[in-house]
Amino acid sequence: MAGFNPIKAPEDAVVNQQQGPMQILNPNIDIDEEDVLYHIALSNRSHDLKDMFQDVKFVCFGGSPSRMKKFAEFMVKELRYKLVAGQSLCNIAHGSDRYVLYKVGPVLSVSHGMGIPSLSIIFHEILKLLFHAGSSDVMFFRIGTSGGLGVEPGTVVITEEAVDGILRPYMEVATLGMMLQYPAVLDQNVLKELVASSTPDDHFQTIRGKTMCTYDFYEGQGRLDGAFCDYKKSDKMAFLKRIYERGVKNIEMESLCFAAYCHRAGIKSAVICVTLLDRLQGDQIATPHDIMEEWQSRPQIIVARYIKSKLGII
Ligand SMILES: O=P(O)(O)O[C@@H]1C[C@H](O)[C@@H](CO)O1
Ligand SMILES: O=c1cc[nH]c(=O)[nH]1
Repeated sequence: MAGFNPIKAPEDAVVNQQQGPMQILNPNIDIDEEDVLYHIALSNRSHDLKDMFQDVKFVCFGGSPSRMKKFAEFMVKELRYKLVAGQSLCNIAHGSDRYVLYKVGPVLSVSHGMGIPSLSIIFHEILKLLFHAGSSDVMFFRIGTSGGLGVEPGTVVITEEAVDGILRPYMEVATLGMMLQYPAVLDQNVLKELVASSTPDDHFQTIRGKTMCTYDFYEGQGRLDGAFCDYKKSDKMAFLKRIYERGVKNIEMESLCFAAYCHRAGIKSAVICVTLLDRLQGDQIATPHDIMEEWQSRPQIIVARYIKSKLGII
């Protein structure tokens, strides 16, 4: 493509993780001033963020509020915490109805909604939250769903590289009238550790691959079943086969921003998504609810295993 100059994510890319308390790259944020984290209804004045969040080491994001509540409940069991009888986990962001936020020891479970704009907002506010809290050595994970390409539905794909809808490995953000590009680099050591943590006893497959991140679920992902469609099935199939041949194993809507922002912030991260269907076979997601629920728990199992290994819990 003329003038196309991709920023290549090296195969051995390792994120230079921030050392010590979380820093943010914005000189306008003054710890002596009030900073309102509007979409999660917290502020560094109204809440003792150090007391509440300083011990956070792992932040797990996913689209749906109920999935992230279930993940928090799962972590209660995995980390062997005990809830007082009759008590349930508290959504710390209950003062806002935009996102949910649960804390289980060193683990935060956060919903991010659908698509890059929604993820971007909560990402900014979680980063500032951790900065005000003085948290250090924090890792981020996205545990999500996706459409697979040539893989059995229910397979877990761990992203080796996130690319946009035209296979570029960076996110473009229109800022002050300019188009800025941020490379979507993921730490390859974390990827390898996560892939290696899958065992033959797992009842599902875990693979690595490129993840395409689009700005739309329907036309952006080449679906034929949206409210609009100006292309033919043969065009869709040619597109999907082309990206499959370039190593794309799944398609979703947040990995590009997630990887780009984590890299920009110096935070080690990984994207782990289950596939809900094989897009080479169709577009509609019609799998029964109970099966879908079980599939959605699979990325959670991989991430919980990783967190437990880092915390020395067997
Ligand atoms: O984390 P989730 O399962 O929400 O991620 C994918 C990408 C979109 O947000 C959404 C589309 O159904 O699912
Ligand atoms: O096909 C799919 C399934 C889940 N999420 C997506 O973005 N696409």
